[in-house]
Amino acid sequence: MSTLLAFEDALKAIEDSASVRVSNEIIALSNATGRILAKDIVADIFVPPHDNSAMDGYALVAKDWQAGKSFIVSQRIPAGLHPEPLEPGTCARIFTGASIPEGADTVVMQENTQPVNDKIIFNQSPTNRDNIRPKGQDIEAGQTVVKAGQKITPMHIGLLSSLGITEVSVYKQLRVGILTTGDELIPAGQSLEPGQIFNSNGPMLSALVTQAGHRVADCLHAADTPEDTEAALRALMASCDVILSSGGVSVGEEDHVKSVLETLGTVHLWKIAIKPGKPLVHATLKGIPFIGLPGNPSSTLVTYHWFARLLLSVCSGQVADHPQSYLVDAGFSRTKTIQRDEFIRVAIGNDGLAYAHPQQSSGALLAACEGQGYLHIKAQTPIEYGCSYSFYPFYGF
Ligand SMILES: Nc1nc2c(c(=O)[nH]1)N[C@H]1C(S)=C(S)[C@@H](COP(=O)(O)OP(=O)(O)OC[C@H]3O[C@@H](n4cnc5c(N)ncnc54)[C@H](O)[C@@H]3O)O[C@H]1N2
Ligand code: MOO
Repeated sequence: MSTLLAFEDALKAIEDSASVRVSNEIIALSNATGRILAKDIVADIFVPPHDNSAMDGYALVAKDWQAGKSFIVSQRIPAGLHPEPLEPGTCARIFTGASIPEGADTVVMQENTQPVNDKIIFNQSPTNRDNIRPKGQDIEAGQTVVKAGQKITPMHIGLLSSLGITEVSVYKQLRVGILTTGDELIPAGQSLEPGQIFNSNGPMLSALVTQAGHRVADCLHAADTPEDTEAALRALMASCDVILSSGGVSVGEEDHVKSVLETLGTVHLWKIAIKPGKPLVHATLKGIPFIGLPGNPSSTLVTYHWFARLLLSVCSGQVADHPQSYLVDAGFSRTKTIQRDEFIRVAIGNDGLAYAHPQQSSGALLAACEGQGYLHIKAQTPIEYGCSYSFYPFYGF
């Protein structure tokens, strides 16, 4: 057990080893959701470009107000119109989003006014700058609004559109190769013979990689032989920026991934003090980053979420993307401790407590589908009912 690398040390080693593996391209902003920005975006205009009204009402000079005094309406300013300067002693009819006329310093919403003949009386003394959204309230010209390495969200699409931007420089999508290993595996759609199981890690990894915004360049399967494993890895090395595999990384004589990696490249780390997912292997194959995920489906999921996802994000140009956690109280207890950090698949009950799925086997995937996230229990830590532990929701991965 002492030869296992600590969870945080493994995370840091993998993050530190990674660098951007893709070049840039310019694409339409409308197609950029989920892509990684390659260059900082600096605003060249103010948003909003002018002081403008937050209400439908009247613009005036606050200090002109007197109880009962009526004001001539000297102009009408709908949004989109460039107004004349305010005539002294008058008010201007104004609408939400319309530019404040030069000279006016406040807007009174129409509900607080009274029309008298063709004039307007303001019920209360207005306050200077009330209901005025100042020029540059959202963004100032010269401000860096989005930094390189940011994954573009629909909110960024809106923000960049408010600057008039139609194209962005992004990193090309990372081409990810996926290798599954195991003689017992057949693809879904075929009939199972005794001893066989369906390959679930291949489709799951493809879905995880795609969900993260990368491109699955190739998905291969190798039998449990060194020759087949090496041939598949060589094929993926020819067409991919990063390679992930599942299975064949443990110690049995049917596990060939690690020994093949040693002939094709350099193994950096093997075996981490986590449960599930202990025998993860990290290597570089002629400059291509590689992570071998353990084959048990929940081990594949957990190690993808924590390690492969981080590696892929850095290689794709994204700033290292660590999942968010918050503290949640356990709805169960366990006195037995283990010497590995554990990622228990839990559901959050209506009482707000985290409940462990009863089936935590690394071979079982239902717990992840029926749960909402991981409770991270550090090595040698008992679980006490009502005590707080870090909870990582699946949606954060
Ligand atoms: N003597 C020891 N045996 C094992 C150890 C150990 O320390 N000493 N570690 C165990 C742990 S922990 C894990 S995790 C597994 C990891 O093994 P491998 O990565 O070598 O994976 P395989 O042996 O190839 O497969 C494990 C398990 O997962 C199933 N599997 C594999 N690939 C897929 C797939 N694509 N789709 C669905 N299921 C898959 C496979 O059939 C096995 O049941 O090693 C333990 N053993
Ligand atoms: O690491 Mo294994 O995933 O404990 O079964």
